[in-house]
Amino acid sequence: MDRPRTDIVLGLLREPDGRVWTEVRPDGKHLAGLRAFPGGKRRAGEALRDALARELDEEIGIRVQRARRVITLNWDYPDRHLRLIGFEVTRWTGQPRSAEGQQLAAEPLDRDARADWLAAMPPANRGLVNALVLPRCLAITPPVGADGVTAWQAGVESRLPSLPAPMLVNLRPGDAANADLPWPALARAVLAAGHWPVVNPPGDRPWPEGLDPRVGLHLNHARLLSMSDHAVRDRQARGHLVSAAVHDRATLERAIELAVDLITVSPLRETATHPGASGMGWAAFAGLAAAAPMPVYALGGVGPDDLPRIWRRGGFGVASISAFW
Ligand SMILES: Nc1nc2c([nH]c(=O)n2[C@H]2C[C@H](O)[C@@H](COP(=O)(O)OP(=O)(O)OP(=O)(O)O)O2)c(=O)[nH]1
Repeated sequence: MDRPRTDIVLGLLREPDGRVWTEVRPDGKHLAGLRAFPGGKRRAGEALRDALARELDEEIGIRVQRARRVITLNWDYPDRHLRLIGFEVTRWTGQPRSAEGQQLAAEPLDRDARADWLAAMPPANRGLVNALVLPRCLAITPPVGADGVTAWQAGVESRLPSLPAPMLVNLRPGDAANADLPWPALARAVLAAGHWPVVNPPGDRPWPEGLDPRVGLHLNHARLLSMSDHAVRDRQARGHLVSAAVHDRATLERAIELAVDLITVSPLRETATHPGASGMGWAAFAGLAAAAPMPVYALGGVGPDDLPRIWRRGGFGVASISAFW
């Protein structure tokens, strides 16, 4: 993990209508024929933003005016070790054109187009594509209480319309929920409110079958350890987003092996729902985030006000029960 890496700066150019620009990698280049974001190698001594401006000028003839760093990920190819640094570019001058003969196109990228984008791009780009479509906030439901599943479902459904959309909503009944959960109805309610549902059955119970591909699937600790690579790939191939709960290096390594789409990293601080579990703190969080090739959501005693701090530590978003419920 500490090997020398070549920095690659990438421009994720988003038009006001949501379309994003990509190019086809030219013949003779690494990853020829695959769709990729414009960009290239940072030169020695060059600042990242200067490298981005130079590459986008040379490659597609635009001058960057507004860019925000959205994700940084390490990726190892057999013959090269890269650090891919993705900047979302939302304002530029000049019309993107192919300065080097490569095919260029701007196409819609949203939750529904995500699976087609992933299929057309190198596996390294999964984290970049996800960083362009995922919301920054992830609301986890409180667990099923003593009044049972029906009351829990009613409580969840009544809160959904007032959550600022769009948000990821992790439907987590908790390990005490023994009854069968009404997953399709819950997921439909989340979708209808404009959010992105992620189902999280109790314990090591399997994911429900036959869900709408717009519904994400969560690997809690038990499933992260027991689920096969094949089962995860199969669900991702059907379009489902897969998230995972990471607590340390070992669970991060497993999440990387499974190529999940996002992770929560917890506990950052001690919380009311997990009393006694001491928090890992910001330094440990930053260490895990730096090694993660996917968007990282901080969880445990943090809320939306902590987002700037999370970004400074290499995280992408915030997950919480109490901040949203
Ligand atoms: N431009 C670009 N490169 C990507 C993406 N995803 C990804 O893994 N890469 C890899 C491919 C290359 O190994 C590296 C980009 O380097 P580059 O385009 O400057 O260099 P290259 O190897 O194509 O060309 P050269 O300078 O060696 O002739 O990053 C992506 O979306 N866009």
